[in-house]
Amino acid sequence: MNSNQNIVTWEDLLDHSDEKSCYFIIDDTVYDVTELLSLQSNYKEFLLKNIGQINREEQVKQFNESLFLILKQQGKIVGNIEKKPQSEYFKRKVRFLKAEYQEFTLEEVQKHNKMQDLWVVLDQNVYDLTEYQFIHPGRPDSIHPYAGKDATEKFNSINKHTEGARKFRENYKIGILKK
Ligand code: HEM
Repeated sequence: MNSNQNIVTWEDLLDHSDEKSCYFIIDDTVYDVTELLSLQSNYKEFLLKNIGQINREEQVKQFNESLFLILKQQGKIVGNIEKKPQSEYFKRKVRFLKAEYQEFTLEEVQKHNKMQDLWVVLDQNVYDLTEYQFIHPGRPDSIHPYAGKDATEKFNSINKHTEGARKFRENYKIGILKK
């Protein structure tokens, strides 16, 4: 192993999860694949699709043996990924970055109707506001009555929900409402 013992945290990884700067994990080794992304566009989709997670050697080999060899032999190693599990915040951010959303039925959303587990529907999308409720500038109790419900009408009726607030809410999107 020529790893330099540098520990990369999941939080660090968030700053290196797009084409401008991209880290990719194989087993516990973190590679900087930014250059590879720009040089080898045929690997781009695979690399970006698998950011923010631990990829196993076998998976990468299976996708493309030469990509695996390039990384193993010439890859720029940044360090090792920390051993801690990913935070909910991290998982949400990565889903957002990958625009990877699950579909949920309204019945499923309705189960998440507690302060400790609080989802809402806004404009046909599903948001996990469990953490956000406590930093919501409009106070947590404005959100509580809508836990597990479609809050679109109320949300849209509030003038203070500006374009900025609408953009910001995307950080909490976890899925799309199943029709
Ligand atoms: C991620 C989603 C959300 C974001 C980013 C967001 C953001 C904001 C912001 C920026 C304000 C303005 C605070 C101020 O300037 O005083 C606000 C106020 C408010 N929000 Fe939200 N909000 C979200 C979800 C919700 C939901 C789901 C509800 C309830 C259905 C809600 C109800 C309110 C209320 C009642 C106010 C107070 C309005 C007032 O002070 O007159 N918000 N929210």
